[in-house]
Amino acid sequence: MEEKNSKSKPIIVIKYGGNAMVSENLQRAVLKNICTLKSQGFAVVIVHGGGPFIQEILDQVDIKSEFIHGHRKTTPEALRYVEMALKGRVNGEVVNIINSLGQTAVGLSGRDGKIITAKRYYHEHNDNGNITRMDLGQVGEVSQINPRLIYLLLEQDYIPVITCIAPDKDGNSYNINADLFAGSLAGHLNARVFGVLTDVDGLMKDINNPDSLIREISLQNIKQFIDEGVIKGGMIPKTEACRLAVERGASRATIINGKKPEQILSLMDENQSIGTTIKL
Ligand SMILES: Nc1ncnc2c1ncn2[C@@H]1O[C@H](COP(=O)(O)OP(=O)(O)O)[C@@H](O)[C@H]1O
Ligand SMILES: CC(=O)N[C@@H](CCC(=O)OP(=O)(O)O)C(=O)O
Repeated sequence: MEEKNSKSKPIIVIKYGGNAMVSENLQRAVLKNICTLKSQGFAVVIVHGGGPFIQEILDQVDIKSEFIHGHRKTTPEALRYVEMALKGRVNGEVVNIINSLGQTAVGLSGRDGKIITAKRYYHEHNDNGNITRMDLGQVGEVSQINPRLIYLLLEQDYIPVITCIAPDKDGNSYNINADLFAGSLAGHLNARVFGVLTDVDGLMKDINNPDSLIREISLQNIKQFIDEGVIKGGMIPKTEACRLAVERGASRATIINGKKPEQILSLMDENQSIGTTIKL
């Protein structure tokens, strides 16, 4: 069945981040165009984040959180609220909107059907040859993927909508950066396209100059841009996610502007002139 589905319909994995969810109108416009891709005959999988919604709930309960290289340090107590925001709120909203637009979505996290098994993530920092290992609490990384449930759902024409939370093999839950969760999955599913929605038009040589948008870039050049400081902050996990996707089996990764929902419609077009495309 897995083979049949992956052969019959090209898979597109879309990373839908919190910045492209800033208003209900924008959410509907984004999801409407994702539904259009589905009705054009593509098998669509959505992995979502929801950073601003997590921040809102943590502020309400007065829990401080800090980001270390794109990962939110997460205590066991904070994790309960992260899950409330992501699975309790965002996931349900995304599923509701898709259903109201005429497609049928199924809301999941990594634990459903054992899709994702996580392991604890440690941030390693190299300071002149001295490697320090930072423990970020309940932050995880993808360790194993079991795509059976996703293939079953795609086969039956559903849109799986997956929250970036997953347990380790002993059942301890982890908060996983949504870009990295989505990139790992896109690679494993041999996605035709890994589409990453963010709040800028793509990778730029100079963030303050939209004309410096890079249309296509190799993994080699990405590494160089990170070393040179051209790629910074939240763009680092995003490009890392694109690397994971294309190295593990996706045909290409394209970073587009989720605040310009019309760009989604060009994602599957090989000759598209939107965003930044990353290939092996
Ligand atoms: N070279 C670059 N090109 C484009 N954006 C960059 C670059 N380096 C860093 N950025 C920053 O990365 C941000 C996107 O990452 P992030 O804020 O984490 O997005 P999201 O919330 O969509 O996951 C952009 O808004 C931009 O400020
Ligand atoms: C470990 C870690 O950083 N997890 C992220 C998960 C959500 C996310 O990635 O959301 P966006 O895609 O909207 O940024 C977090 O807690 O913010």
